[in-house]
Amino acid sequence: MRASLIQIAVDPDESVEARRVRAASLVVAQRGADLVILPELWPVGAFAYTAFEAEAEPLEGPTHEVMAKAAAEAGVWLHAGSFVERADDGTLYNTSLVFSPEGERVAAYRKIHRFGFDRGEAVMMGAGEELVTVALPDTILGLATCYDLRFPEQFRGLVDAGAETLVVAAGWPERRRSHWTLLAQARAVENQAYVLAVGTAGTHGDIQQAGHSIVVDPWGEVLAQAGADEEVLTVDLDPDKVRTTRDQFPALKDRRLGLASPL
Ligand SMILES: O=C(O)CCC(=O)C(=O)O
Repeated sequence: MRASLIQIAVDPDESVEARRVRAASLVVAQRGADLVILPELWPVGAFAYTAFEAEAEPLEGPTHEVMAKAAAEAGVWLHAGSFVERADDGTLYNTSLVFSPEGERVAAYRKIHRFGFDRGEAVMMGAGEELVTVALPDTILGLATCYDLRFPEQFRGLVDAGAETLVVAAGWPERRRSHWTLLAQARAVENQAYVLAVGTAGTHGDIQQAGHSIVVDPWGEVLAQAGADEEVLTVDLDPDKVRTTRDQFPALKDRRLGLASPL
């Protein structure tokens, strides 16, 4: 299974419309891959809080339209990263979309853990309430967004729901790049799952982005890692490796659920 992670640069000098067109052409250029993934809030920028209201879109708005077409044109499963969704009741969400190779939306995931403590996304957006998995022909994806990476119980919940490949769409700051790499490997090791974590390049909202998108196998080995700039990271995965790792080192079976805190 070939996965391409598009670490797109988010630069305030480029309009959202221009970036949508560019992101779509980057997706189409990945024809031949099985799965293509974009990062968190790439249309507006994860830290461009002041633009969230103005750039919010309905679920089936411009980002949905452009990405559905790009998935169909490329003939790939597309995790289209996330955008600022305005729900019917006016609440904003950090929402990721997944499309089939025919361009049908098969999933929408609203970020569960909002970042910013007492500012930014944490106060401007609503929190997602549902774990989301997506069955592909060769693997089951479990979806997460950026700050979610710090919450292992979300990933355990996804694994309990069948996830074998954990996808993290992010806009992670350079300042905490060491956490990004460490946590991506930790989530892979503890869940015996692939982790495909894609961030953005560039600087937005005055926050320099880490880039360094990363692919980790179910044994915790880093299969590939990007640099800081815009880049497409393409990796071949063996979906059977999740099953063999879990069979040969069956640590997940030794959980003491009665003692651990519930989800
Ligand atoms: O947890 C972190 O250090 C970064 C999280 C973040 O930037 C986000 O969720 O947007």
